[in-house]
Formats: sequence, C-alpha cells, structure tokens
Amino acid sequence: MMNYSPGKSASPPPDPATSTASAPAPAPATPSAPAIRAENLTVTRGPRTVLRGLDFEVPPGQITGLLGPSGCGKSTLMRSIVGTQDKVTGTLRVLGHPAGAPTLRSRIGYVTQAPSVYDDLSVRQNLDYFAAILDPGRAAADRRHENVARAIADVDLTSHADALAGNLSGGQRNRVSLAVALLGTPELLVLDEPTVGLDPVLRRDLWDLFHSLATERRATLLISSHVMDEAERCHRLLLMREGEILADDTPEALRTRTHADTVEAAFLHLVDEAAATASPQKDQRDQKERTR
Ligand SMILES: Nc1ncnc2c1ncn2[C@@H]1O[C@H](COP(=O)(O)OP(=O)(O)OP(=O)(O)O)[C@@H](O)[C@H]1O
Repeated sequence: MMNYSPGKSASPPPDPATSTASAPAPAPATPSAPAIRAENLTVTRGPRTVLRGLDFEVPPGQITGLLGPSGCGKSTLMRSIVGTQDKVTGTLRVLGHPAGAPTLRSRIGYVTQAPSVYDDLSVRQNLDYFAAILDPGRAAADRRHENVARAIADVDLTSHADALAGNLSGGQRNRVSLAVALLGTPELLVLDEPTVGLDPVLRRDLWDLFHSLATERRATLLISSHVMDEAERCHRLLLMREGEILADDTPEALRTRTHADTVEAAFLHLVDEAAATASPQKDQRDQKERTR
C-alpha cells in the first residue's frame, strides 16, 4: 500500500476500475489564481498545427484530467506547459510565470511516458542522484535522505529500494520516475499517462496517492490518460480531440449536460455534436493536413 491515508480525506475517491457515474471525486475549494492559464495556445510540429488556439484554466490544488484519443495532442500540451515544446504561440502562464521560465524548474514535477531512470543504478541511487542535483551540499544530506525515503515510500517501492532499476518491471520503473518527480515537493505535477501498464490494485493506489498530494500537500496535478474510466477520479476534465478542447468541466457536469451515464459516453456525445457542427472550412483544413 502506498504512503497515503484515505481516512484523512472527507470522502475517499472511487476506484477507477469500479467507479460509477454516481461516485465523482470530491473537489477541494478553489482558490482564485489558476495554476495554468492558456489563451489562444497554438503549437505546430513539422507541417502540422497540433494544438489549435486553446483557451483554458487549470485550478490549483485539484486533479485535472487531460483525456482524449491517441494523437490528439495531450503530450504536446504537457510539453508546452513544462517548457520543453518548440513553436508555441499564444499565452501560457504556469504558476504565475510564462511557461518555461527558469524559476519554475524546481516548482514543477514532470513525468514523461518513457521512464527516465538509470538502469544500472538502484532505485535509491537513482533518487539520491536526482536529490543531490535538486538540493546539493553536505549540509543538506539529512534532508536529502529523508526526502528520498519519503518519495520511495510514496510510490510503494520501499521493499525494492536496493534493486537495480534495470531489473524492475515497466510499471515499477514508471514509479521510480514518479518518485523522482516527487522529490522536490513540486507545486505542480504534470504526469503523462502515469498508470499505463499498471494492474488495477497499483492503479488504485496511485490514484489514492494523487488525491493525497492534492488534498494534503495542496499540489496541482495535470494527468493525461486515454482510459476514460480514470476520468471519474479527476476533479476536472479537459477533453481533447484533434488539437482542440472539446470540453472543460467536472465529470459530473459533463455527464449531466450530455445526459450520459459515463464520461466515455459524454465524450462520444460531444464528438458527434462537434462533427455535426463542423464547418466546411475545418473539413477543408483537415483534408489538406491529412494529405501533407
Ligand atoms: N515530431 C513531430 N513532428 C510532426 N508531428 C508530430 C511530431 N510529434 C508528434 N506529432 C504529431 O502531433 C500530434 C499530437 O501528438 P501527441 O504526442 O501530443 O499526442 P497524444 O495525444 O499525447 O498521443 P498519445 O496518447 O498516443 O501519446 C500527433 O498527431 C502526432 O502525429
């Protein structure tokens, strides 16, 4: 079990594997300044416009799910937010600064889809290495030791702390990456498909950890997934399709608005609605990009 006490929350979030439309995650009170604010955010990659004039806000201290089919632009949006994406135009403010500002480096934890760990180091050595970069010097040794132990416990790898990362399963290596991102106690965590390849028990435990980070550490989490049942675990959702935001709302409001039982059904409803109102210009543009 991960380092999380469900009893501390007013009402624990539902299990994504078994959650139903009647069990949305509780949302903490929303303070005013958004953690992320995008206006007319546009990104091109090669000849393609991958994100098309996005306008949205991500509230602080909550879990926002970024959902949509493969290739819709989720990773590109996350890369833009953490400042590693080229050819970004429009406005993108993160924790009150322009995305990519050096001052944000220690305030954001980012976990990519491919785990970034050293296979020839143990779990603890990986964490020690990144902790020494974040918080260098002899005087910080005790603090680093504590932070490393906490991050390893957060992701439930204490019993594997001395195993070589290269000998771990794919899901375990993903969790080492997540532990690295948790080291600096970041205010914003950007997690690109963190639950891919995990069994239902680990998935549930990770979602419990995410909720504890939001409720107890007041962190803001932006989590991408293309598994729609995980949407029910989020306080808010950004539903994406083909580089555009189809909806920006709570899971409950989305289901109510579309008269759907699940977020997946709501998403399909919104896709059909968007197709029905698509302009001939958009059809022409799509056709042109497909033939490039
Ligand atoms: N280097 C590149 N050059 C041109 N187009 C690219 C490049 N990388 C990605 N794309 C395109 O950008 C679009 C968005 O890709 P992105 O990886 O952001 O999608 P995604 O929603 O994260 O997909 P997945 O869920 O499969 O990870 C895709 O259509 C992809 O083909």
